[in-house]
Amino acid sequence: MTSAPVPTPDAGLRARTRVLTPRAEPLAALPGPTNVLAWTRAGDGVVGWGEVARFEPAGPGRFAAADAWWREFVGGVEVRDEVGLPGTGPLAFVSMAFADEPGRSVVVVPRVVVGRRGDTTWVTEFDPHEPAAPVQPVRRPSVPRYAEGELSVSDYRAAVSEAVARMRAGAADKVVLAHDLTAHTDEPVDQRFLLHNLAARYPGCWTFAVDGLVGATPELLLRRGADLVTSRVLAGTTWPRAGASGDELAAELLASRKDRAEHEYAVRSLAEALRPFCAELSVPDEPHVLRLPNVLHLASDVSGRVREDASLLRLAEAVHPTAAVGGTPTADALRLITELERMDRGRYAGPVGWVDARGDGELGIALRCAEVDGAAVRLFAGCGIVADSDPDREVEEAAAKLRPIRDAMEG
Ligand SMILES: C=C(O[C@@H]1C=C(C(=O)O)C=C[C@H]1O)C(=O)O
Repeated sequence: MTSAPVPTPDAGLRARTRVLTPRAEPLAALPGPTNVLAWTRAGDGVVGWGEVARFEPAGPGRFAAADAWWREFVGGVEVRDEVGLPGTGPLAFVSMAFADEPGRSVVVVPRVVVGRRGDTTWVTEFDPHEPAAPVQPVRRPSVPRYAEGELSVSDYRAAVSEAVARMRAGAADKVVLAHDLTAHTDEPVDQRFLLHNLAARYPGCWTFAVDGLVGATPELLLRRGADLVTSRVLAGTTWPRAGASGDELAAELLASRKDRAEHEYAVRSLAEALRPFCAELSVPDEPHVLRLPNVLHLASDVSGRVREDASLLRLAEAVHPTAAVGGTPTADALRLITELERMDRGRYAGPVGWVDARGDGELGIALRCAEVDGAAVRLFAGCGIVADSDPDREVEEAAAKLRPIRDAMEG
C-alpha cells in the first residue's frame, strides 16, 4: 500500500472504469487485512484499496476543505468511465470527525475500487496499475479481552442521570450521550473479518470501513444522486426481550411518547437543515419501525430535490450533527456532550461513506462501529436522552447497540 501527496493536475493521473465479469461480491475482492475501504449493503456497494492520495482536514471548516480538496483532485484526473453508474469513475472514501475540536477527518482516494450495483460489477483503477494483489485468506481474531473505555459504564450511567436533571431544569430538549469500550486481541485484527460478519448479520445496514473505523450503520445521513437527496433518520429505540414478540415490541415503540419525541427532534433537525437546499422535501407524517436483530428503531425516510448546486459534502456540513447523534437545540446539546461525556468521540457518530466526481455519493452516520488500531479496538454506542429517560434503560440500550460489533469480533 502506498500513500502519496496530492498530485498536481499535470502529473497526468488517469482513472478507468470497466465492467468486471463474472459478477462478484465487492467484499470478497478485498485483498488484505488492513487499509480496507468499504461501503456495502446487501451485496451492492464499493470497496477499495491502495492509496493514490489522502487529505486529513480538521476543525469547523473540515467539510468545506474536504469538498474543495476533492474537487481540485478530480479536476486533474483524466477519466474513462465505461460503466456510467453511481459510484463509477474516481471516488473517495470519507470519514468525518464528529466534533469540530478535537478531531481528525479522513478523505482517501483508493488506487483500486471494485463496485457492484445489481447485475453490474466494475473496477476503477488509477494508472499505473498495481500488479493484482493476491487475496490473503481472512484471519479470525483471538477471543477479545474487554475493558472499560474513556467513559466507564458506571460513569455513563451517572452522565445520563445528570443529563436528565439538566433537561428537567430546561438545559436542552434532547442530548445524545455515548460511551466507549476497549477490546484487545492477540494479533492485529483483520478488518475484513468484521466486515464479513457484519454484512452477513445486518444485510439491511450499510457496512463500512474507512481508515480503521469499521461498522454497520442502520442510519443513512444523506444519499445524493443527480438532484435527488434521501435520508433515513433513526431515533427512538427498543430491543428484544423474552416473552415479547417483534410485533408487540414494534407496537410499544410506536406508542411510546418518549421515543416519538426523540424521533421528532431528529427528523425536524434534518428537515430544517436540508430545506434551504431543496425545491421539494418530503417528510413522512409518521415514522415506521426498522427491525434489526439487536434493536428496533423508529425510522423516517426523508427525500427531496436539491435546488442548489450543493455537493454531498456541503449538504452533510449543513445537516451534521442531526439530533439523532447531537441533540436539540444543537448548540446546547453539544455543550452538554462536551461537559458530560468527557471523551473524544473521534469519527464515531460522524458522516462516513463515499463521494464521486459529480459530488454525489452516500454518507451514513458512523454508528455500531469501532476504531481498529492493530490489536487495539475501541467500540462506541450512544443513546438519545430526554427529560423522562431512565438511566438504567439507557445503559441497557447502549449495550444492545454494542452487540453488532462485539458479535462481529467474536465471530
Ligand atoms: C447514537 C446511536 O444511535 C442513535 C440513537 C438512537 C436512539 O437514541 O434511539 C437511535 C439510532 C441512532 O440515531 C448509537 O448507535 O451509538
